[in-house]
Amino acid sequence: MSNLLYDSQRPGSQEISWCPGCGDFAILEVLKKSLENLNKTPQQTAIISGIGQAGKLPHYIHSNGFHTLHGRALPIATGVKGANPELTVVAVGGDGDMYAEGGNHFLHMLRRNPDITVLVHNNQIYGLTKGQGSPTTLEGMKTTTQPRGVTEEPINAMAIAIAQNASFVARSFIGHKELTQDLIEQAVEHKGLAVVEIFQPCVSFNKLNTYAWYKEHCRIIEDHDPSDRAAALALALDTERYPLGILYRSNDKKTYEEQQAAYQRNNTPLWQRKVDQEALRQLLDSKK
Ligand SMILES: Cc1ncc(C[n+]2csc(CCOP(=O)(O)OP(=O)(O)O)c2C)c(N)n1
Repeated sequence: MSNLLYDSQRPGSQEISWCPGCGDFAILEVLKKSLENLNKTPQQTAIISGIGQAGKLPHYIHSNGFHTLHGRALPIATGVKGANPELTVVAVGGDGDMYAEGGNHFLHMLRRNPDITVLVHNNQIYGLTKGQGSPTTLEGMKTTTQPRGVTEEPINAMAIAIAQNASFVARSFIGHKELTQDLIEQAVEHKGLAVVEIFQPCVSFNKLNTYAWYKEHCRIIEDHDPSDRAAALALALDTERYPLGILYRSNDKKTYEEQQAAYQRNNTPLWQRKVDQEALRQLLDSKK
């Protein structure tokens, strides 16, 4: 048992139910360390997820949290940040959660640039529902629902994010814990949307993309200027040896909160506004 603030037992918290060897354990550990290193208290942090194995994470960390519907972490995270901009908001989810069920939200998130961090636990499979092909499953891989092999091309979310001028785009593999921690810390510190895709083996349902496979098929980026969008896109398109590190960063984008502030009549964050109890009661009564 470590002394990490984020480890303390929360009333009603659940036992961890990931498979032994799952990459989610290390992502959880690294996320806790990153937040502590940045001196973010659990009270200052909100972890938002959708559904899936990765989606269970808010139950296992002592902070504010919201386990929402499949694919819906991103709009909820945007709402949480809007209601209380002082919170450090981190959305977590699997590749299915973020790129399939939540794919539409993912695209619009890239345009909006809310000041949140998105961690995509990319195990290239639907884990919770026992091994169906996900948007990132490699072509030809046999799965429980594609017994003759997946026929579609995998989605390249990093390339999409760079093409859409997202403000911080990074990729890691959880086998490189120090790199992952460094990227998460930089992502949380970044002002604007920070997407970190983290390769993580699913030891039960993905027998192709193992720890050894990722070690062989990934490389840590050296000598790359993340403000060079064309170079970033070229890196993202390399699917022979996936580049790990910060692929792209554009610091001059306005955050969603800043864009909205220009149009608001009342810029007091929602959580600080007084609730008119009488008006609320009348509204509720009118619906009876
Ligand atoms: C709208 C909707 N569609 C499908 C499901 C069933 N479902 C729950 S989790 C899941 C897959 C999760 O896979 P992923 O997001 O990659 O996360 P992992 O479990 O691999 O961490 C699916 C298909 C659901 N709950 N809601």
